[in-house]
Amino acid sequence: MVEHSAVEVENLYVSYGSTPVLVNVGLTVPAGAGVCVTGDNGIGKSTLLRCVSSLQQPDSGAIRVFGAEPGDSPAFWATVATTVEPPTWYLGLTVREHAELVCRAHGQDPEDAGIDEALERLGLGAHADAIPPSLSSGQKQRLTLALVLLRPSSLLILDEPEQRLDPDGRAMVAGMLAEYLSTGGSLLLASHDDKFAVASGAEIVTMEQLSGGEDR
Ligand SMILES: Nc1ncnc2c1ncn2[C@@H]1O[C@H](COP(=O)(O)OP(=O)(O)OP(=O)(O)O)[C@@H](O)[C@H]1O
Repeated sequence: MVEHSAVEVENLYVSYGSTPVLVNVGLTVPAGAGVCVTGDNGIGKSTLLRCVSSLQQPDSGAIRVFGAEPGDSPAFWATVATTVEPPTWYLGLTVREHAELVCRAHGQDPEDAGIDEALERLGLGAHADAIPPSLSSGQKQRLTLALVLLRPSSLLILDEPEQRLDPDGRAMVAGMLAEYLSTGGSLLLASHDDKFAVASGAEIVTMEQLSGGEDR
């Protein structure tokens, strides 16, 4: 049986209007490994993650996620969990009800999935009955991460997961990502925090290293 990489990107090009952003970009995330893409603001990290998540069409190039083209199919979304697109909060549903909803939608019993432990661990235990719009920005980020970590997945694609988290929150989330890797998950991150990336167990690569120049 062929072992596919979690992510394989080759010769990827993306322009916005006449401005090239991704030029001949290549990237491999081996199955069961973590890769963190770093680089200056505006260099194209989110654009790359959006393409791998199937949320944006590149101008050209090849992308494979576990050997298949990313696409808006139930099979793809059963495999991939991402925070590249910010979540929508359901009006009137509490933090806990959001977690229950996500678990049930993925065929999990919320108790078996450990929602209480996850909310507690992410510092949301005391806010389980709050509605998400009433949370602070850091607490919303914690809930966003709780929801992608609670559901089953084989690949996490996270755009700056450390954003808005305090130091303890960063250390705790990095630990949860390292656990995700240790249980066989694969991880693709964009981050500005090298320490966080290393603590998550991800290998750091710069956008410059991924860009192969102009030979289209
Ligand atoms: N929808 C869009 N339309 C036009 N230009 C865009 C669009 N999205 C991104 N860009 C531009 O593409 C470039 C790359 O943006 P992108 O968000 O991918 O960078 P980034 O590396 O993730 O940045 P940051 O570190 O600030 O999050 C930027 O110059 C940005 O202004």
